[in-house]
Amino acid sequence: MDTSATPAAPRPLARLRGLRKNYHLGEVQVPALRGIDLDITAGGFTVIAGPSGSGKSTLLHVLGCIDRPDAGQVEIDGITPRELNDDQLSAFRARRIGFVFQNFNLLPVLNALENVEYPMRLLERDGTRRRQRARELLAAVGLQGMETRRPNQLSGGQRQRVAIARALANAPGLVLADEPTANLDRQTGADIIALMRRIQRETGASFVFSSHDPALIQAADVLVRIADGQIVPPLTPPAAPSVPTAQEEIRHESV
Ligand SMILES: Nc1ncnc2c1ncn2[C@@H]1O[C@H](COP(=O)(O)OP(=O)(O)OP(=O)(O)O)[C@@H](O)[C@H]1O
Repeated sequence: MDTSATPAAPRPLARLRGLRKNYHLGEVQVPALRGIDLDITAGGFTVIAGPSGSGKSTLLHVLGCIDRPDAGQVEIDGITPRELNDDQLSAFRARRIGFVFQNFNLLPVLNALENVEYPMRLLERDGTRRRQRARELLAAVGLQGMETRRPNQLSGGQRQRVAIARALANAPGLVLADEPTANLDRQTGADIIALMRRIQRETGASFVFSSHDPALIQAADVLVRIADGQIVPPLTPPAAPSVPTAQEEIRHESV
């Protein structure tokens, strides 16, 4: 008798189940997430696309443990953030998750090197090692020689590069970016996408973006469409298209 077990499917890096989230505007409830089930594969480049107000940022904030859902479960790397106290949650976030924000969110009084070093303060006591890693990260994003510049002495694309280096500071397994190209011109946005693609391949981290930038959507391994706080199932491709549509050119599509 064959007693060998069927090999289990690889566990996703993150599992989101039944996520619901409402905001409250006085008496009015604004539903932002209305039952999201989503697996984030380890090592992929996932883009969450959808119109303005569809819930992309809320979903990223819940996935990144910046915000808690009203209902549903989040599991990241086998950890259930809901079960952690505030200190444990801060440490978990610092170690496992890097964030890149649309508006860069750099600290204006710190220079580029200090901004990248900042998230390491919680986890790495040795200042020399911190500075060395920050220098290496800035070089990796093409900012060698700009270590002492403050954010207001850098262009938008350079600020976003500092933000990417900062997100990678603690070598997280999950990097989240909320519309990272939204405030950049087309060429700078394309450079930033290429940079993040390269870093994703080199580090093996899972990158998850929210965006409605077609260039970023084209770069996705996995495209998740969201509308009105719900995942939109993928379209069934037509039988024999004469011209490929943008939808079909996406290599894999989730859910
Ligand atoms: N702090 C808030 N208070 C009240 N309503 C909010 C708040 N944040 C978001 N919302 C609402 O929740 C819904 C989802 O918003 P969310 O920002 O997640 O969407 P989004 O897809 O990221 O939009 P955008 O692309 O414009 O950033 C929208 O209806 C929005 O108006």
